[in-house]
Amino acid sequence: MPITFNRCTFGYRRRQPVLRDFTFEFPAGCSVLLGPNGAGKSTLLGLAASLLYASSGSVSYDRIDPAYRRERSSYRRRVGWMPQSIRAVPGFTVREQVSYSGWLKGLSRADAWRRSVTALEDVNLGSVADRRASNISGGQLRRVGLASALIHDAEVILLDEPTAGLDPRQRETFREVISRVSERCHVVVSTHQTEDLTDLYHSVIVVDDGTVRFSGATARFVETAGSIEDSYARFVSEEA
Ligand SMILES: Nc1ncnc2c1ncn2[C@@H]1O[C@H](COP(=O)(O)OP(=O)(O)OP(=O)(O)O)[C@@H](O)[C@H]1O
Repeated sequence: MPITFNRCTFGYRRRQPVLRDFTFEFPAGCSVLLGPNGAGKSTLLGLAASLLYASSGSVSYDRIDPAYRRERSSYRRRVGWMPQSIRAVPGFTVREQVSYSGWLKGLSRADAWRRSVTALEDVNLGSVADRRASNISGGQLRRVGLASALIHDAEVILLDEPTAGLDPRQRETFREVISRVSERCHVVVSTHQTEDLTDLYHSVIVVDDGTVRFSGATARFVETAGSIEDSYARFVSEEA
């Protein structure tokens, strides 16, 4: 794929840098990004999604650097992002919300409307396309967020804690959708849930304190200490 961080330094206003001279490449395929609270997962995804910009160094995908305004829309078309919290747009149906998000990202109204059908089918929401977005479940609303990230046929999808707060059944549905989506694009998912990593993710990335503590194949990660939890504990200073 991959999205590359080249000697990036980034800090929030008047705060210590979260990343300092950070160099890393997201693995190809379906990866999970683990780390305790405040480790820098959302910041990494925000930089990778071109919502945040490094004060020095660069982030790029296929040599496109979104810090240059003229490259930004092309970058955002190819790299989709789903935020932690998805809100229903008042008065919109599910299809209108997904289509609106495509329009906001530069698709024509007609194209966004047309593509919203496939994007909703991709996330198993075809049957609720005409329902009000405010009348669907929290798990379904997350999938509306994923459909909105997919509407561009992005090559990379970045998902920030997509299953946080969902019940086990909704989590399983979301995992099935991610598994399907990952057959056609690279996926990076940040999560606190360390269970069942092996079925879905080819690679594990562990960050703590703005540093990558581990990046490699899921099987190699698990072998570190024999189980996901123990391996995780080897790489971070505290439990997530
Ligand atoms: N908008 C912000 N303004 C100031 N500091 C921030 C902001 N967002 C995050 N931080 C700080 O940056 C650091 C990294 O936070 P980040 O949200 O990237 O971590 P995280 O691993 O995603 O944590 P969590 O799992 O709790 O979401 C933390 O110290 C956090 O307090």
